[in-house]
Amino acid sequence: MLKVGIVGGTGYTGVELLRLLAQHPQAEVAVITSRSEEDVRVCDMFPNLRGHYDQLAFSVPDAATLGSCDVVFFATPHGVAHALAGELLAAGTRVIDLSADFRLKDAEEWARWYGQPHGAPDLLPEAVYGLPEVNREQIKTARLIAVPGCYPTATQLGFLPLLANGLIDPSRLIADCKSGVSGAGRGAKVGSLFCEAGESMMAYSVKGHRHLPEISQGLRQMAGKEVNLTFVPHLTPMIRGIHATLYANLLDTQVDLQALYEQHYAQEPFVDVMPAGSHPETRSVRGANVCRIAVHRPQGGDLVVVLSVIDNLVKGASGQAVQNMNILFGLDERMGLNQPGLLP
Ligand SMILES: NC(=O)C1=CN([C@@H]2O[C@H](COP(=O)(O)OP(=O)(O)OC[C@H]3O[C@@H](n4cnc5c(N)ncnc54)[C@H](OP(=O)(O)O)[C@@H]3O)[C@@H](O)[C@H]2O)C=CC1
Ligand SMILES: CC(=O)N[C@@H](CCC(=O)OP(=O)(O)O)C(=O)O
Repeated sequence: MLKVGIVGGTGYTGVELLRLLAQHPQAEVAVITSRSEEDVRVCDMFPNLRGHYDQLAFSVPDAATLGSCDVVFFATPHGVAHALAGELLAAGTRVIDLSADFRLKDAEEWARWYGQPHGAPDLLPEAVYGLPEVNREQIKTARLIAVPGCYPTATQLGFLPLLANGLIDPSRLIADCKSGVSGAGRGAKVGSLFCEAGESMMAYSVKGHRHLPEISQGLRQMAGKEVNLTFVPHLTPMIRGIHATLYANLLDTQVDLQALYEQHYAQEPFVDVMPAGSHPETRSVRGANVCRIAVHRPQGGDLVVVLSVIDNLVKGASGQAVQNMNILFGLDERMGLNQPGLLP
């Protein structure tokens, strides 16, 4: 049984980790931290967890306690894992970070996008980007895993078969992405209020979003060359979900795109290529660790449109984190992650 610690247990990704791990046969949450809810029982704070974790209470983050765990998940704002990861790794604890602290390979680029100096540049060389569909082998032997962001997961999985096979022009890629409001976290913000976001939709960060360098880094690795991506995120009035509509120009218009996607993802337990002509819905992946993808050629010309949907809190965060844990500890990758999506 793996002894698990979670830093940031009162946030949306933290409680999603708790929900998923409650059904995991090989993992037991031993430590869960919160600075604001010390000594409160998890099941008293989150009624959906009543009957689970009845003896588990929040404690303030402490490296010595966390260092007694086999693996610690960071479900915290950027910068927190920088401060603690080194000490935990030295104690022999594996670290799976859901924040962006170790996603970018270049510390200076990270500092530019995140507005603060990188707090642990010495750890960057060993950090593995935890997108199993690309880096499964490296994940198996990692000590420190950077779980991809939500927009980056949907976008990279959508473009992967095309870029890996050199089938699209990498100099003109477009990702038009929509997110549910839980993507902004549980902290109080005016933009997340029901009256602001509940019945409205808006694009944001068109000039540049911090996921742009992360997605570009991943797409560059797939293509083996420079890429040029236009990425426009939108906030939409749903609680969970990412819908990515991806556009690119085909270099080869003879290829059977449906067969390409089906073959590329045939062995992937958490990528579902939909039948030709499909329009995947975010509600079909709600609560599930799945990315559903459909590929279209609208006018039969050289434009390809890929539709990719995930639950931002599951395949876009906590589910993918548990998937990484399973791979890292040699468990069945699907363990604890077999939930279907919720309809309606
Ligand atoms: N929401 C999403 O869809 C996704 C989020 N992520 C990333 O995952 C991370 C967590 O996101 P999310 O769950 O939405 O965030 P929330 O704002 O909902 O929760 C943040 C958690 O971190 C704790 N925390 C805050 N500051 C500190 C600190 N200095 N030290 C220790 N703990 C702290 C908070 O608890 P307390 O204040 O009580 O200590 C809280 O439990 C973020 O980096 C986010 O960008 C990644 C993919 C998707
Ligand atoms: C709707 C919303 O605000 N989304 C967040 C991204 C989601 C997230 O948490 O970002 P990471 O995956 O990098 O951690 C944003 O735009 O900053």
